[in-house]
Amino acid sequence: MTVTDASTTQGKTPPPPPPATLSFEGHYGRNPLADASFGAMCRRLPSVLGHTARMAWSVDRAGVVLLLACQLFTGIAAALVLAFTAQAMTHILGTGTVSERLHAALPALIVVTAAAGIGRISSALSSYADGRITPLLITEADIALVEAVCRVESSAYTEDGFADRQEAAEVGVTRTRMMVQDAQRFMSALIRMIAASSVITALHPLMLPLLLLAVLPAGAGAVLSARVDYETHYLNVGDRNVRSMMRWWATYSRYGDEVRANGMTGYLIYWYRALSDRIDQRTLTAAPRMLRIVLATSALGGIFLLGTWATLAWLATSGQVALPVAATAVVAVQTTLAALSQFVIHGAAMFHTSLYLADMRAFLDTATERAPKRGELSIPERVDEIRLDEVVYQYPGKDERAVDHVSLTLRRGEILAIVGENGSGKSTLAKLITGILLADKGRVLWDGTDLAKADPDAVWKRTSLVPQNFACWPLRTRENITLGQPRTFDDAPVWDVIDAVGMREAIEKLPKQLDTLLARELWGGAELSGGQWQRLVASRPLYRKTPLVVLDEPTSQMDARGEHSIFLEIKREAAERMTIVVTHRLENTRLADRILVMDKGRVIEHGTYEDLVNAGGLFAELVALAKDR
Ligand SMILES: Nc1ncnc2c1ncn2[C@@H]1O[C@H](COP(=O)(O)OP(=O)(O)OP(=O)(O)O)[C@@H](O)[C@H]1O
Repeated sequence: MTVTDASTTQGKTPPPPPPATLSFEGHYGRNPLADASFGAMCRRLPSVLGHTARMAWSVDRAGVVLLLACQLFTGIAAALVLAFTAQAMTHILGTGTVSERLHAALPALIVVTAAAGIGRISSALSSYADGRITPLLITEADIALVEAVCRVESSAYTEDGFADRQEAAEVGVTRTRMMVQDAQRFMSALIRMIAASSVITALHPLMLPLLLLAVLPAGAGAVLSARVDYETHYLNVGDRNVRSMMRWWATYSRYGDEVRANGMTGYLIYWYRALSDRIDQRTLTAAPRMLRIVLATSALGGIFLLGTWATLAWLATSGQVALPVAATAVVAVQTTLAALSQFVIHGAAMFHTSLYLADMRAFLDTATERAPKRGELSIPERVDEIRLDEVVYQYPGKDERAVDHVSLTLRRGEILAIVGENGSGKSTLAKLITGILLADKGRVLWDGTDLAKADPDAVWKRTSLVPQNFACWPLRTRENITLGQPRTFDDAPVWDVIDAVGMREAIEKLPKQLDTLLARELWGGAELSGGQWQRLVASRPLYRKTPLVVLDEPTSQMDARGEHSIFLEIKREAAERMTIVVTHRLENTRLADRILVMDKGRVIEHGTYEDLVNAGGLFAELVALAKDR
């Protein structure tokens, strides 16, 4: 991916930097339209339709049956209306007195009225069926997307283009809303078209091909416009993704103070507008192309339609078609024309929607490919040893290894501290030990079980991680501690861990204590301070009681009392498990049995606090720097 920032251009008073332009290259940067032929795109239609039908069938069988039955009735009713109108017209325009002709036409007119009534009822019922199926279908597609993203290997997030494909898939989810309606209209137009075609062909075999010619340009125009629209959408995917992220960051209340007190508001709005303008610009560029397509295809359609009427006039005047039949043909031409137009327009609409749905499917397939495929081995409740054997890890797209040939053994009851300067690989090593990332080379063995062959859920049942950037879930206090554990009705263990992190007083003051929603922005919600949040997060591993606990900077926002009580608690709980503490506060490493010092992904020193201070290496230097403030 190339990022071009126009602000680097030198000027006297540099303007505020506009958003960087992202241009995509490589596998994910290719526009699928660039090499998809028109035929290939049309062939996609049945598969997308089939997939939507299967999805609809799985969410609401009764609704689908109702919809299909209604389509059938609507079609049959339309055919009856047309056929019996033609019959009635033949009688009305035939010979005899007016009353005789009307009398003869009456049975046909009754059928027309009844069929029209049935048609209306069926169409109302099919709207009802659509209203039932569509929300369920959207929910299903949405959940499939959320689940797929939650289940991918964590390394997938760092792949170029993953986020943009996700954004394109999100659009696919919203477009699902139109799919049932498009499909329903397309099907009913198809049935009406078949009915109308048979009537018009019976009048004269030349009429149908002529009418087809008259509507085909409109269909081609709709498909071409869909193509242009999708091309524009595709060009905008990257910018739209960045814009929606920025929108969230700029408007999320948690970052509101930072935005205001740093005077960022004006710039953020300018930035948002600049990005929106860029998106609009691309959309507007497409408008004249659309206009040209519509004008050209409408003109062509008009010419063919004129040809149809001219042919009909010629057939009537040359006596090849009797006058009453010609009059019937006028009605039939109108009806067939409407049915054919609906058929091609809704076919094109389905094609249009299918382009977006295909993005969704492609992303779901990508996510399935990125889902962990590790193995079925499970991890017992008690783990005595974790061994790392020459472990190497490099993030995709990075030139240097984040973790480079690290070997270590951690035993039950031990506390291991990992220290090192920023970017030295501490958090990455913690992610490898917990199996969030899998080693590119080397192995991570839990009591001899290679994490690459173990079921990831089984591993994560045995781990607790307090990450550097933890989530403050907009959930109740209780769930913010117990999330990830099976539900119980007993709050006593929850209060125990709250006591352990010194949060009882703060939680008792909340309006609904454990039931208080911890989200200031939600009605009835409350907010904790940064340090209080961190204490609450530190209580999660105490509640989970797993064989491995990893704490990445667990006390960075805490006051001295909080920090003291957390480390006391870590020590108290340590005998039953393996504990890893990643920290920059070197004094805190005194509690560890061993300390690893990392530099550029490698372990350069290890030992106890006293050993390392006396060794005169990087650790001793960092301790001296911490004291020299
Ligand atoms: N998701 C990621 N994608 C790409 N590179 C990453 C990612 N996370 C970390 N890195 C890179 O890997 C290297 C090690 O990062 P890591 O987060 O493990 O360091 P750390 O020692 O925990 O740093 P800190 O003390 O700042 O938390 C860094 O060069 C960092 O830029």
